[in-house]
Amino acid sequence: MSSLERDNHGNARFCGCSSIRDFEFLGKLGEGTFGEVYKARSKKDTSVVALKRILMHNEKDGVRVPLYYSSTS
Ligand SMILES: Nc1ncnc2c1ncn2[C@@H]1O[C@H](COP(=O)(O)OP(=O)(O)OP(=O)(O)O)[C@@H](O)[C@H]1O
Repeated sequence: MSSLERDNHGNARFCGCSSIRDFEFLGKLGEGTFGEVYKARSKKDTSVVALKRILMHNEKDGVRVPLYYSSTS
């Protein structure tokens, strides 16, 4: 389970989440209403996952773009 914590500078950080740098992109799987889905391999354990790049059109929503989440592929 991920959680939101603060670093020493007070910046919000999700714990339990992987960095996008931990994945090797293998190609685009498809596109949906809210974004694009890519096949990727974890550099940590070589598992293959689907990463969705959610396209946020309004940064005032408080989330930086792009935002990824993963599921096993
Ligand atoms: N786990 C997955 N494994 C393989 N392909 C996937 C996976 N998840 C999504 N895809 C591909 O990416 C496409 C887009 O998926 P996404 O979940 O973004 O949208 P959707 O469910 O098709 O539609 P909507 O965004 O309207 O809900 C899918 O149609 C599928 O081709």
